[in-house]
Amino acid sequence: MSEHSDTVEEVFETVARTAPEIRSALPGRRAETAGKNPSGELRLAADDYADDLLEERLGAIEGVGQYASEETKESVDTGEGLAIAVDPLDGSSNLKPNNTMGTIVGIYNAPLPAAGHELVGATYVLYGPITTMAAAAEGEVTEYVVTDGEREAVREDLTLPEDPAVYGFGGRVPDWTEDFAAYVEEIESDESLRLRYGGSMIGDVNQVLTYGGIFAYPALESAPEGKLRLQFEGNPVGYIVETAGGRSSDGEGSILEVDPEDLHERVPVYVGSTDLIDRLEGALN
Ligand SMILES: O=P(O)(O)OC[C@H]1O[C@](O)(COP(=O)(O)O)[C@@H](O)[C@@H]1O
Ligand SMILES: [Mg+2]
Ligand SMILES: [Mg+2]
Repeated sequence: MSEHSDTVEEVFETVARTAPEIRSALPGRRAETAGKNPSGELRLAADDYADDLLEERLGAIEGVGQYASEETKESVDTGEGLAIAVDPLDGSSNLKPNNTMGTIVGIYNAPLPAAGHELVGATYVLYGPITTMAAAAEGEVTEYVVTDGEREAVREDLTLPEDPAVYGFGGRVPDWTEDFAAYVEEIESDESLRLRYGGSMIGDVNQVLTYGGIFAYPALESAPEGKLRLQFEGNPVGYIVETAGGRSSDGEGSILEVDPEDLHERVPVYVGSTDLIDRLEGALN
């Protein structure tokens, strides 16, 4: 048990309690709102709703001192304690076609923007056929089914399976770098691996956590930093996958070692089974 265990647990409890309200608010909030988020992307009413709810609930926790979200430019001071970075709705473009989406929460023991090795906990909710939650803290990943805001642990000390089975890569194929495209060809020729790409990071990462494999939103020719945000997506997911015995990379080394300058900076994201990430880094360098 660390000195932050109680606060981390309370964050997980609060996220689970809030998940059903986010999910039940989705049907009426598929429209785009005015304005764009700090990354220049269109915001849905559902993004704003989830962000407001999570800021209010997580910011009110004793022991939480800072709240930041991918939807708002500046972080909010909420007293003393841990810093929370949130992607309130991940995969919002999947709302229209009714595909999976998620909520991502990173809990840092340092002021934001912070490096991923400052994380003391991270979780994501997956709004799939079932609402589930993967939560990492104290060196362990637990998967919960969330029913009426209550968590029920269904997989404890979750680790990636020995033999990888799935892969999913974002970005437009013509925009991939030559080295990454060569790596993808190698992966595609491996008969033990199946393509699983759903356009929602959490849906795709949960496939990797379940079956083993690799998810990437790579560095692109047009965007060398890729698309995903370090604080709100790369770090929390990298922490969860590394805690489950896998690896994360920004193409050179663990995402958790990236020293951030800006709260909304992007990072190439490669996460999954250790061997596949090791081989990826070999291919890119
Ligand atoms: O549409 P693309 O370029 O494949 O990008 C998909 C990626 O964008 C995202 O939707 C970005 O996340 P947000 O929806 O939170 O902005 C990821 O979930 C997903 O991996
Ligand atoms: Mg996202
Ligand atoms: Mg989002």
